[in-house]
Amino acid sequence: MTTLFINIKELLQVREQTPHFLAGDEMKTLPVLKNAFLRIEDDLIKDYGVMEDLTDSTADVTIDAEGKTILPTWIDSHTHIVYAGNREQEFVDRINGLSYEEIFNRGGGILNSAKKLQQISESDLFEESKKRLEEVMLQGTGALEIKSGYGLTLEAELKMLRVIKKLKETYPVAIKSTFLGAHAFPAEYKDNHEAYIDLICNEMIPAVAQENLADYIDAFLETGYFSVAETEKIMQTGLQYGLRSKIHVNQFTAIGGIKSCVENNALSVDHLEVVTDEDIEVLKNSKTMPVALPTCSYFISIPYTPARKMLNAGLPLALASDFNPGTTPSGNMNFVVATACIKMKMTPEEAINAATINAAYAMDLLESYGSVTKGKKASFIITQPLSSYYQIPYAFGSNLIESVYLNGKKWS
Ligand SMILES: N=CN[C@@H](CCC(=O)O)C(=O)O
Ligand SMILES: [Zn+2]
Repeated sequence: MTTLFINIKELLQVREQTPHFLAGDEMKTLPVLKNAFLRIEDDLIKDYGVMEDLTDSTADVTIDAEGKTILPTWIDSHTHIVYAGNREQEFVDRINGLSYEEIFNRGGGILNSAKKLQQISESDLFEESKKRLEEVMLQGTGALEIKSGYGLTLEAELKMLRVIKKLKETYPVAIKSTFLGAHAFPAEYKDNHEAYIDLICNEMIPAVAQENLADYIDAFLETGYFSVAETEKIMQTGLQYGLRSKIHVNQFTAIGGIKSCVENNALSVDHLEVVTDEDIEVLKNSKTMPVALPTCSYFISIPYTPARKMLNAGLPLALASDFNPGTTPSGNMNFVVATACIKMKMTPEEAINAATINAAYAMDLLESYGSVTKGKKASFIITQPLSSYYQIPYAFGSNLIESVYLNGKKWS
């Protein structure tokens, strides 16, 4: 089945060849075709060009996109959308003056979510999680990574990962799964970290690999959570089982974690609200993608990733939502892109590149997602009529999406 979209006001992120990823000044350019057409066949992009070059207008269906913008769906390379219940009480506690750290030290935070997750059935967890997935699909997300990490026991971690697998089998989005057993130390291991690291490395990772439930491995490398040495052990054990790492690091403190992640060939380092000059140096010329999560900074009022400093130093940057019950109860990538522009001073071009091309790199999906390229998946957003794509971050509170196509089919 062939569908032809004609008279597209702006067709964004059009690339004959996909770059490896975009870094520094390369991120300033967003290739745009004005007054364009786009032809898709089944689930793939077949052709595109400017209207005056459209010689063959045969198609099973033709859709007039006059005044509208078409862009690839967002790629959200860092989420925790599989969780139970919510943490709205902690939200109010923070308004009343408690910090994220104080809430965690009182047994809240990740351990609060773990308690709820351990109690919920797998089918109820699927039902709760699928609502969030359907919501972000309507908001234009066409591929996402989902982490475990609220189980913190072998059984509960496997429950989360099986739910992720079922979501993957049920919906027309690309999903990558990450094992995050090292999200926090359960209370019973508070004074015996070594035993929990052993449990992760000797029992959890082998069991996850045995059922083929994860693509990547993660840890919360942070003061008060997992040390550099503990995270290294987890990254290295993961590699033995074919799991490359994507690590939570430098959210609150810089303790040498980024260097260790780069040395252990991490695919991405995520959060980076605190970034030192040394961190920037080690990321230069590495294959590790830095990932910023600006709506986490927004929600819990912590510094934003210093994007300008990083881009000016020639680094690449990806953007993701971090959708989770504690620090970012939203997976709206339109708002992520807007927040990156408004608060991190990224230009619209840089932010869109960061949420498409570079985000696809951060979850090994560049071959099939992230740009309008022949042979890639026909997953894209059609906007309402816009004066220009600048509206996407500018009108940050408006829903500008008219429809979303996922793998060649109209989803909404
Ligand atoms: N910082 C670590 N993990 C999650 C949030 C965990 C939570 O509070 O539930 C994050 O990326 O922000
Ligand atoms: Zn996270």
